[in-house]
Amino acid sequence: MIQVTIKSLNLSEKKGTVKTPVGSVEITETGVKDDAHAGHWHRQVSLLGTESLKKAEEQNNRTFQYGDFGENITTEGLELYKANILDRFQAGNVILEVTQIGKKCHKGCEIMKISGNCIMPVEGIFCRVIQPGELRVNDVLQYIPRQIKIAVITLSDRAYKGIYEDKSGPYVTKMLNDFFGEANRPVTVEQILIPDDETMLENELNRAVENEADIIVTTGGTGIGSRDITPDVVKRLLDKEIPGIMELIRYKYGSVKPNALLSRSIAGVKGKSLIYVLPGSVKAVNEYLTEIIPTLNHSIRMVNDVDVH
Ligand SMILES: Nc1ncnc2c1ncn2[C@@H]1O[C@H](COP(=O)(O)OP(=O)(O)OP(=O)(O)O)[C@@H](O)[C@H]1O
Ligand SMILES: Nc1nc2c(c(=O)[nH]1)N[C@H]1C(S)=C(S)[C@@H](COP(=O)(O)O)O[C@H]1N2
Repeated sequence: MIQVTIKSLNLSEKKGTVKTPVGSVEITETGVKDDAHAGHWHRQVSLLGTESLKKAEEQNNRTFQYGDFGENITTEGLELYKANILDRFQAGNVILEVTQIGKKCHKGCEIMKISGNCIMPVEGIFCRVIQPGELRVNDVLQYIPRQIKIAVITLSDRAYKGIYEDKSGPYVTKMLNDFFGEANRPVTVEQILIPDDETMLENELNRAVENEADIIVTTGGTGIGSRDITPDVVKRLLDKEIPGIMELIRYKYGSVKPNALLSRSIAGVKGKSLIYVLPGSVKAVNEYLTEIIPTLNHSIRMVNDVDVH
């Protein structure tokens, strides 16, 4: 477990100014008590590492004090900007969740005038408060990377009976592992093979949603055969549909191969789980995920109410 030491806690009455170090702070539901940046928004608490401070000192050829870049918490032990959205930091009761890495800087800021080259827009990170409490200088924050939970459900009567090997489920797993692996995001994948059976699918979907899966991908059973029931079962469960993704895919691939238009694939959201219903063949899985993957990070943020554009 990576541990991050709090070197300084800083607050200011106004925005756009340096923050003044204090020995301890109360973290409330809206941020640092008495700090100008507290409020009902997503950048309630800002963190900057001494690792970044040192970089700024080298770049500007001068020294800086804790709080000079307007950060609420100055830390040591982790290059914070390498964290991912939804990662958490915990010390005692206090839990902070990362909502933004870096920031667009506005011109004419006092900090920029004082510092010259401000490191906050690039290496500062911003959090919302998940659980309030007190923080003191020298407290240790545990860094808790957010696991992305994935459930992959293959529906295939024939693969289930062992007539052929399920290649599509493992292919979904591979593509998602590759994608999140490149971004250094830890993932857990549960892969299940069931026949084209409504009750079994319903049970597996409910289990995955209860288990707070971030992403549920099904493969198989999207066609118009009598045993193809996947979209019908998923549709009943969804809180919200996301029609655009599958419409684009049908249009894009169906205009070249008309049979691709026969898939009734759907996508949507149940709770905080994103659900994607894909056709059965490996080729289709590849085509569908190629289009879906570029939307995943933003979708995960949106369902977790980190709607930052
Ligand atoms: N899980 C799987 N692993 C490997 N190949 C599969 C799998 N499911 C289907 N296929 C292959 O994909 C092709 C299409 O199969 P089929 O029409 O039975 O799929 P399906 O389950 O009905 O999916 P859909 O109707 O959603 O496209 C077939 O060649 C089949 O062998
Ligand atoms: N909690 C919190 N602290 C913060 C910020 C923020 O958005 N939230 N912005 C930082 C940046 S990049 C600067 S320049 C200053 C002032 O930012 P602002 O004028 O956008 O509030 O506060 C810093 N501290």
